[in-house]
Amino acid sequence: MKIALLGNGAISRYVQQAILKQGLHIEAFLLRPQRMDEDHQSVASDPAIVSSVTALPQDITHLIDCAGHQGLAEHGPAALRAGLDVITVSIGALADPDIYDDLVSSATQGGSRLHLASGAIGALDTLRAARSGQLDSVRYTGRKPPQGWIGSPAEQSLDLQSSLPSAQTHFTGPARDAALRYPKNANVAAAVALAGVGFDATEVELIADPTISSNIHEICASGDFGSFTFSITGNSLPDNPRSSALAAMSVVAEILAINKPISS
Ligand SMILES: NC(=O)C1=CN([C@@H]2O[C@H](COP(=O)(O)OP(=O)(O)OC[C@H]3O[C@@H](n4cnc5c(N)ncnc54)[C@H](O)[C@@H]3O)[C@@H](O)[C@H]2O)C=CC1
Ligand SMILES: O=C([O-])CC(=O)C(=O)O
Repeated sequence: MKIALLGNGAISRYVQQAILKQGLHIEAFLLRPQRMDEDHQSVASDPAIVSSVTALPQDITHLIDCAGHQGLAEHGPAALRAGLDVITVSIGALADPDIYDDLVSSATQGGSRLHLASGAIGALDTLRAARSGQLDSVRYTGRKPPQGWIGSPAEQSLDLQSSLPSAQTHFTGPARDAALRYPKNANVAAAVALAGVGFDATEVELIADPTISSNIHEICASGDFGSFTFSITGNSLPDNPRSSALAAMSVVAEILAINKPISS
């Protein structure tokens, strides 16, 4: 297994530390050309620094996307067509039908696979099993402290810099709209949608809550299987209050799962 990392932000840096501790090496970084100077600091020893899939060392087998929607859309298809397996945390990018189709056809062409890390949420296995029966409704609520929504469309309706008097909903609608409008904040909505009833039937509510200091994600689902409610209170990464540590941990788990003879 020869690993290249796409992006060198908060999730990528967590992943680097964790997989190096497991004895795995990072052979290369795929970075934006304009960020290669400032982004190249890493804990990996002497990795190749490139800005396109074609410039990656020939023996790379896996591209790990920790860069967000644009990075996946830009480099995911080329990597898959070249036969690299891709692990991504940028699940919301798949809400765009053109990107989705491009990823599917590229993987088919390259004989490769796109692996979706579970991200900041759990219970996706429950949804996947439940949808083989009739899954009637899936509702996802994402709640973060106000600073976790900075840089998102929440800024258009809420003053996130001053103290909000109470929890404020700034989005309700289908998962597709949430994922496309909040590329840095609603990847969980997309993961829930893909595991369950799809982008258009999954109902989403996004809330800025001044009374909390963690990222709280909740799924309520019902169907032939019965019903369940899943809630997680996730610590954010020290480098980025928008992103939960579990999202980075889920990328590490996907990487470590690749070489295991038994998948659990
Ligand atoms: N599935 C999930 O539960 C979660 C998914 N995410 C996704 O992960 C992404 C990354 O999160 P963080 O590391 O916290 O963000 P960050 O902002 O700390 O890091 C992003 C990194 O990606 C790089 N980048 C951006 N566009 C790029 C491109 N086109 N090509 C190459 N590199 C590019 C940036 O320069 C930066 O190094 C988020 O934008 C979000 O879409 C984040 C949290 C949870
Ligand atoms: O990290 C989180 O808590 C969730 C997140 O940003 C996303 O869904 O994109």
